Amino acid sequence: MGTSEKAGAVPANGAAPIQRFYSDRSWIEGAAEEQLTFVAGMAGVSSVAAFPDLHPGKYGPVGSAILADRIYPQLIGNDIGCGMSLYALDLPARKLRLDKAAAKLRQLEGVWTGNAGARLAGEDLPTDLHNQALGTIGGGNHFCELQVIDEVTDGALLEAAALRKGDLVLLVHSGSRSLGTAVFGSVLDRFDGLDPNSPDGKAYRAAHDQAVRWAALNRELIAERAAKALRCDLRIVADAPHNLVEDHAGGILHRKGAARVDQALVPLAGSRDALSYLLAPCREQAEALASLAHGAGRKYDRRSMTGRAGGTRSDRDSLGRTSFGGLVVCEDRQLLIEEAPAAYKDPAQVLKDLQSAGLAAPVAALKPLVTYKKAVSDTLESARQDKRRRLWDRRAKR
Ligand SMILES: Nc1nc2c(ncn2[C@@H]2O[C@H](COP(=O)(O)O)[C@@H](O)[C@H]2O)c(=O)[nH]1
Ligand SMILES: [Mn+2]
Repeated sequence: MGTSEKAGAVPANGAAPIQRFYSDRSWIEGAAEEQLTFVAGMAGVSSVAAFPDLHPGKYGPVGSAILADRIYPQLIGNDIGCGMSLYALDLPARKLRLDKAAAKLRQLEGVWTGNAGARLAGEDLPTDLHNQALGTIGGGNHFCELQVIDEVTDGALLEAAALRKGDLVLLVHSGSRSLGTAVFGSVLDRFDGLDPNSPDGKAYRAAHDQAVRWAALNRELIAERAAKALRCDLRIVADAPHNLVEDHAGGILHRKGAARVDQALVPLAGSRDALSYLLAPCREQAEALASLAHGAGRKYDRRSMTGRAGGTRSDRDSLGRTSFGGLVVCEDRQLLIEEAPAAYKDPAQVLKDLQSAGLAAPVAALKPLVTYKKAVSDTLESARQDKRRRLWDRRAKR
């Protein structure tokens, strides 16, 4: 693993070598392998690393890191700067009532009303940069999850992070929202890539880097909103972006769903009904391009989840609960189905593969207690807005 265990690690056709850090036990779709081969053959690509969460993406394989001599904006797509942040909460687990916590986390719904200008300025960002979306999670598989530290594998490392079994933590997965979409929109057709030293390359990179900082601030604000709702303090443990370009020895590194490993602990997300993990990255291996898997990775795409989940009444009823006894805050039935736990691979297998490849060691398992997804569906929200408008009109006519 991590070398040429699978055919094609060093292709004969001049394409870049692909280092695969997964075993036969990982569920890897043929389409993802095809995308890997395609990406390795792209002009200027010199190295590709693929992790066990690998699955097909819109423009390339998610769960991979790609080194090239130019910037390929398509490999990053809309959600520039997307990542996972883990926060420790000073909330005693014994006092937690899940139903109450779920109700409080609903406060993440709607816009954030804090001082956006001041927070943006603090990150050296323009004070009006997409501030309407700041502090919001967004749709898809973005989430804010209250978790409890379950099984501990490396007590010393956990203690070094001032954490212990039974502590409550918050895992936040979000990115740059409408800002990333706008930045990507300006380079949509640049399939040949951008010379990093050209005016277009520099302009993309400047806007991209702003989106990366915006996304990190966004995760921080989401965590602050959640902690305020839960009436507790919070402390950052780790922030690992997984969707961005950055300078790397030998070129431009594209993280396409590949976590950065420049800190002691890195979160690996599971699903709303599976354990997530806290990992300790091992000594860096050059072929892994300073990256790790960022999650379990999709097993089934969104469209094919209709029919696989929520088919029966009891199945639909169970979408809001987990086998751990946890709760899911999300009124968007379709999103609940598309993001059902069955849509994802087994995070424990992802962890095993990373361990056998010598890339990371487990520190602790994190059990989901309350998962907040985009709470209100767009249709539900617009129906509510219509109702409010009608009430307003009626009152105005009186
Ligand atoms: N703990 C949770 N993990 C989740 C949930 N929904 C998805 N996921 C995991 O996150 C990654 C994110 O993938 P990305 O490619 O969109 O960045 C995904 O692979 C899943 O493993 C959840 O509700 N809770
Ligand atoms: Mn992401």
